[in-house]
This record gives sequence, structure tokens and C-alpha cells, in this order.
Amino acid sequence: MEFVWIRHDTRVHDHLPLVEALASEQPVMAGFVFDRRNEEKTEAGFQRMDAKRLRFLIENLLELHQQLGLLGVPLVVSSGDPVQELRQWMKEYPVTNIRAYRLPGIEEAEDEAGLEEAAREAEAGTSWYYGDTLIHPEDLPFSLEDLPGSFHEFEEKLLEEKVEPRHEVEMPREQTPLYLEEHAATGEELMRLFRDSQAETLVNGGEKEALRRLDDYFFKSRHVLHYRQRRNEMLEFDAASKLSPWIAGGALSPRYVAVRLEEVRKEEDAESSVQRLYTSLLKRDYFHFLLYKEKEKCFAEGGLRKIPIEWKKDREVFEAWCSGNTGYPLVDAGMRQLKACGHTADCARRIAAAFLTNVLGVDWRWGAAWFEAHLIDHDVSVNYGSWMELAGIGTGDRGFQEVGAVEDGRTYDPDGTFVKKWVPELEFVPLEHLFSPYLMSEKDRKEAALDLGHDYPYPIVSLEAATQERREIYSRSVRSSS
Ligand SMILES: Cc1cc2nc3c(=O)[nH]c(=O)nc-3n(C[C@H](O)[C@H](O)[C@H](O)COP(=O)(O)OP(=O)(O)OC[C@H]3O[C@@H](n4cnc5c(N)ncnc54)[C@H](O)[C@@H]3O)c2cc1C
Repeated sequence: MEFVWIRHDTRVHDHLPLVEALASEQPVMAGFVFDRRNEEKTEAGFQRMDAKRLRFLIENLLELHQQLGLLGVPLVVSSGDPVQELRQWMKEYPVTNIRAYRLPGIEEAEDEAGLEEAAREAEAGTSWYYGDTLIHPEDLPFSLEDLPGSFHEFEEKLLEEKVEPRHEVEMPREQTPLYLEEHAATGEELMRLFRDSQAETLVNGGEKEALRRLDDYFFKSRHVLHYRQRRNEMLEFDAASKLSPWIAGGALSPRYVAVRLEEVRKEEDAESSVQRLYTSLLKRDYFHFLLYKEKEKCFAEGGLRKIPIEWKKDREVFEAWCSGNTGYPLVDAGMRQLKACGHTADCARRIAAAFLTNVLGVDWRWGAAWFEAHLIDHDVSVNYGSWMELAGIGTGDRGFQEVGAVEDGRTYDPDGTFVKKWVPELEFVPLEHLFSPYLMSEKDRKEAALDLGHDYPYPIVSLEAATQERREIYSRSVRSSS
């Protein structure tokens, strides 16, 4: 029997392991393990996977269960240590071969090695695939060891060498249904988990919903044509694709997105936005390859550049940031949105992340862990890679980055709708003071019905003084490491 181990690939389109398993003429089943590690607490004291992420995952799995059912492929689920659960399934079913996608990540690589060993013991084979990126690793014009040191260089090399994604694979063909009682039990279990989860998410999970969103953004509403100009808008849902939760969970293949994007490219005036969106997808690839290459370094205190920065582990300050109560409305709006629905726009992420590290000086890994817990599009390589970049310890050589916690409001939230939506305490504050309400006179505050320190906090630190302090710490640390 062929066994397809589902990891971050909760779909049936563009799924080579499934296609090849079904082409093998052997009966095929699939399995997914809810990884117990996600129930562990982080150093900062919260669970690694929040209810929103879990809910989105359950929705992806419910849809996969249905889609696999239509192909005659039963799906089993369990929770625990992935290798132990796979070992157990190899005992319960006559598994001769396991097929799965490889993933970047330390724990992921440990699981792959553990599965290899378990399969050897069970005298079963293993077949590994790459499907998490747009570009297949074997098609890179350099070895992983020679991965360029900046995304810009990486993109340039790929464009120069005209490296393109491979074609997506055909849809899997169905098999004579393999009846397993456990398939029905899986459906009931997933429904129970779904009913028990109360979380709200920006979008709903599942392959069908992913394909619907793509179709809408690319072809029906055609908002994609304005991607280059609008992608940094903070509040508007259609300003960017919002495909990341499905791509990260594997309900949507990045290659499928690229294929459909090429159809858009043929349209008049589409080139600039299409190319910009392709760049975004390539940036995701870059972070994936970076994690494949650098492994543990992507989680180290000093990051890839091994800069021995002193980070604070101040829980009170960290909690004010997590809950969106720093007194800087632009930071707080993004953080509140993240907590409420598991998503916030790219520039809101950048501002919030850089504020934690480059103003508050809190350990970047605490912030990355908070994002990991709450983002429904969490992708370990993109998240940790982005955090390192903003803290000045990742790829590129951008050094210390100033945080536009006030000025960026005028650029990215020019009419203040984003801040007013997520920080309603500031509803009556005029736009000129919206991003820095602490600068208002007492009279202005009264007129805006704002009792600072009561309705909304005073700034947790002075932006200028704290930035100056962190800049000095950063420069000292860079000097001491060179
Ligand atoms: C601190 C920080 C943490 C982040 N963590 C994650 C994460 O865990 N998972 C994640 O998918 N993205 C992450 N991002 C990148 C980016 O913010 C999101 O991909 C983007 O906001 C998703 O919205 P969208 O689907 O509308 O993107 P679009 O702008 O429509 O882009 C299309 C796709 O390209 C990819 N993409 C877009 N921007 C980036 C980027 N800067 N880096 C890498 N890939 C990108 C995503 O897959 C996205 O769905 C992070 C950014 C920062 C600054």
C-alpha cells in the first residue's frame, strides 16, 4: 500500500506525491498528524499555535478529506509526535512506500530523518519531493551553498538565467475506492474540532476557497492589475492578493498561482503588477532556500550575521506590544488586527516587528514566536527570515532600520481608516494627531473625547530616545562582532 504523508500540502491540485502514488497501481491512503509540538509553550509563555491558526488548519483538512474521498483515497488523522504516529500507521496498515514533500526547518528535517529510520525498520520505502517553492531547488543556477546573500541578487540571477517554475502536475486520477472505517472517523473528528474552535479568521481555509479567491482577485474583480500601486494599503482587503494563508498551509500551490499569473500577464497594462506579484512569490522562495541552507542560524539570537546584540526579555513591555497597547497607534492597530483575525498587511508587520526590536529592544525571537502563534499564513522560513532582516541580523546589509511609527501612518494609512478601525478609542482624533495623539494639547484631547492614560495609553517609550539608544547598541554590537 502507498501512504501519502500530508504536511503543508493540504490540496489535491499540483500534488506530485499523490499523482505518483495513484499511478503506482497500489492502493493509496493518506495521513496527517497534528504535531504536539504546537501545543508547547514558548519561552515568552504562550502556546506555539493559537486557536486561529488551528481553526484554519482544520478547515484546510476538512476540505482535503472531502477531496481525497472523491478520489477514493482515505485520510487518517492523529495527534502526537509525527514520526511515532507514522510508525504506528506502518504497523496498522500494509504500507510499502511513504511519499511526502520535504520542508525547510529544523523540526521538519528531524521528522524526515526519523521517518526514514522508521520506514527502514518497517521495510517500507520512502519517496521525497520538493513542492513548497515556485522554483524547484534542482533548477537553481547555483548550489544551495552559493545562495546569494541578498534577495535582490537572487532575483536578478534567476531572471538573468531565465529560470522559471516547472509546469504544475496534472490532477490525480481516482482509484477504486479504498474503504477504511477510519476515513469516516476522520471526518467526524475534524467536524468535532471545527465545532469546538471559536476563533475568527480573516478568510476561511480549504482548497476550494483558495481557488475561488485566486479566481476573484486575478480574473473577476481584476484587482491584481493594481497590485503594484496598492499592495501596501493597510486596510483594504483587495489591495493585495490575501493568498498567503492558503499558500502557507499548502491548500494552494505557489506554482499554480504562477501559472494563472502568466495568464494575467497577457492582458494589456498587466505587466508591471504581474511582475511585482511574481517578485513577492520569489521572495518567499528565497526565504525557503535560506532556511534549507542556514538551518539553526535562522533561529539564533544573533541571526545569520551572528551579531551579539543584547536583547531585553521584558514581559511587561512585550505584553503591551502583543496586545496593541504601546501608545503608538500605527503599531497597535496592526497588532490588534493580528490578534483578532490572524492577519495584517505586510507594512503593518514590518512596522510592528521593527518597533519591537529597534525601539523596544525586545528579543526578536519573542516577536517572531508571537507572529508564529497568530498568523494564519505562518510560514517558518518567511517569518523568521523577515524578522532577522528587520532586526538588521539577516540577509542583505541594511544595518539598523528606523521605524516610521508615526510618519509611515501618513504614507500607508493616509486617511486614518486603518488606525480608526483597530484603535476605536481614537475615533474623534483629527488626522493630524492620529498617529501621535500624545502630542495633542489638553484642549484638543477634550474635544476629541480622549482621556490619554485612561482610554488609550501614553507612549510606552519615547520613540526618538529609544531609537537612539537601540541604534547605539546595534552599532556597538556590529563593531564587536567584526
Ligand atoms: C515580520 C514579518 C513576518 C512575516 N511572516 C510571514 C509568514 O509567516 N508567512 C507569509 O506567508 N508571509 C509572511 N510575511 C510576508 C508578507 O507580509 C505576507 O506574505 C503578506 O502580507 C501576505 O499577504 P498577501 O497574500 O496579500 O500578499 P501579496 O502581497 O498578495 O503577495 C503574494 C504572495 O507572495 C508572498 N509574499 C508576499 N510578500 C512577501 C514577503 N515580503 N516575503 C515573502 N513572501 C511574500 C506570499 O506568499 C503572498 O501570499 C511576513 C512579513 C514580515 C514583515
